[in-house]
Amino acid sequence: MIKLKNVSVRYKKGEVHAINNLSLSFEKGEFVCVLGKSGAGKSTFIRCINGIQKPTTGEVVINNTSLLNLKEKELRVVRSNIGMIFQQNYLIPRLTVFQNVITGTFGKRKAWKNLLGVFTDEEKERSNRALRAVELENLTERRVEQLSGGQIQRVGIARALVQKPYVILGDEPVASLDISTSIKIFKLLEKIHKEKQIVTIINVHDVQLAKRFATRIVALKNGEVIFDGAPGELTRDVMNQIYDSEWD
Ligand SMILES: Nc1ncnc2c1ncn2[C@@H]1O[C@H](COP(=O)(O)OP(=O)(O)OP(=O)(O)O)[C@@H](O)[C@H]1O
Repeated sequence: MIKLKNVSVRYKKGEVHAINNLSLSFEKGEFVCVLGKSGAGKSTFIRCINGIQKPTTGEVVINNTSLLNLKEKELRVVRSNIGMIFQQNYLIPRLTVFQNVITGTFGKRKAWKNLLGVFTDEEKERSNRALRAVELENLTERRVEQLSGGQIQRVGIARALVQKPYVILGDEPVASLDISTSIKIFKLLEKIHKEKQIVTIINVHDVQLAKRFATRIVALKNGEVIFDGAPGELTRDVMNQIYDSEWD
């Protein structure tokens, strides 16, 4: 479903090797957590998958479509099927929960319809369904600026769900949340993943969260894969390699 073939990303005219010759495949049914120290290349890796970051060399293939040489318009079509959840979800604070969530339909609509804010009944119902899935149906008219951090992340997830994605990518989606809220968000992502068989790939700092929820863990170090396996295979030795012996 998702293939990275010898993908490398260099920043600053080649000075910074953010990721190095990564070759990985991800299939339907996988819930992948990506671990690694700060600067290991996790965000760059996630951004390559949805085409925000173009590889310096190598190729990303999604559902048999190579992102190489796609025009921006074609890339938008690919991206419209990929739900992104960030630490900052770039929601519009003064708009309501519902108004933010329905923007998840934008990628698959004509630009003029987005400008006019004309939505079909199906799009409205899809947004309401997504809001029920994240248990925000009672807050649909609340402005996003009046929500807690956990509620904001749930709005971000609902907006991603409205896209009817086959992939959900998360770049540190729980980094700013306390542990019990983080667990709730991960439980929600796990439930959605299981119900809809969405390939889910999430960067996370918290190793315990990764071990609890992932079906597969990929660890990066200096832009290279140093572990790729089941959570149960993540031994103390491996952890020490990932985190330079700072793990206890
Ligand atoms: N736009 C950029 N220009 C130059 N260097 C960059 C850029 N973005 C990232 N880097 C560098 O590339 C490397 C990988 O960065 P990346 O953000 O992918 O790591 P990360 O594992 O996500 O880190 P963190 O956990 O701190 O978010 C780092 O050395 C970083 O400083």
